[in-house]
Amino acid sequence: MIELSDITYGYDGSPLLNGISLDLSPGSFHFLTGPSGAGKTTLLKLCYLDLKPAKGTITVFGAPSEKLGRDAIAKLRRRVGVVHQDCGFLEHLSLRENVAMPLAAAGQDPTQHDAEIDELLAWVGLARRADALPAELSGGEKQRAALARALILSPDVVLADEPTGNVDWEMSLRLLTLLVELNRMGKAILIATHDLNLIRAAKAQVTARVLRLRRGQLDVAGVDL
Ligand SMILES: Nc1ncnc2c1ncn2[C@@H]1O[C@H](COP(=O)(O)OP(=O)(O)OP(=O)(O)O)[C@@H](O)[C@H]1O
Repeated sequence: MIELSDITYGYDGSPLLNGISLDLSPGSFHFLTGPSGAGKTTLLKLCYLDLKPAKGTITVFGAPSEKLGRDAIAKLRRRVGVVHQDCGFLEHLSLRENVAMPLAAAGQDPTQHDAEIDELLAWVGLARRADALPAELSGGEKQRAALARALILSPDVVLADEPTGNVDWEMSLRLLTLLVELNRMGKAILIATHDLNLIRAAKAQVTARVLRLRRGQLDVAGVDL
């Protein structure tokens, strides 16, 4: 679904990622680890075509990125759900309205999707918080809301950047359960995380590949992590 082939990228000309290849096939489950600043968020941004590689090819749902114009990229991005590190909510909108945002951005009328929004909020355990503002949500509620928003367009791929960054262990496991459930539906999952316990917990439930980004290179991490 998303394939990176020999990608090189750097900000302001200084090299950050060097010859990265990665294949997010249907039903795959990947973890991306690595030291702070190694380029995990940058790699995620390349996966959803928010950044263009300096070298190499990114193929998204069969389409090589260098041949895609802005409209085509916007269309393909709807098939990729992204859970951003900071959640990225609009603070003046309710949880329900934030979750509905991608619908409007995709040219759909959110009022026609009330049932789907309700179903998603119930699935992440936030049915009763639908009218709350982001500032009124706990860290774990925010993360689950961000997951709901990433799923509203029924994406084939879910990219999550530190989805358990600010939550306790119980909530981390709850989020993991949701992501594993999505994976069992056939969605490709990529999670950037520092949380090795989360990776261990996931490996007890799914076949997950653990990749480590270091000094611009991507390697398969050892079994001991
Ligand atoms: N827009 C930008 N312009 C210039 N440099 C940037 C930009 N975004 C990130 N960087 C730099 O690129 C490097 C990699 O950043 P990135 O956020 O991808 O790392 P990361 O592995 O996700 O880090 P963390 O684990 O701390 O979230 C860092 O040194 C960062 O300062």
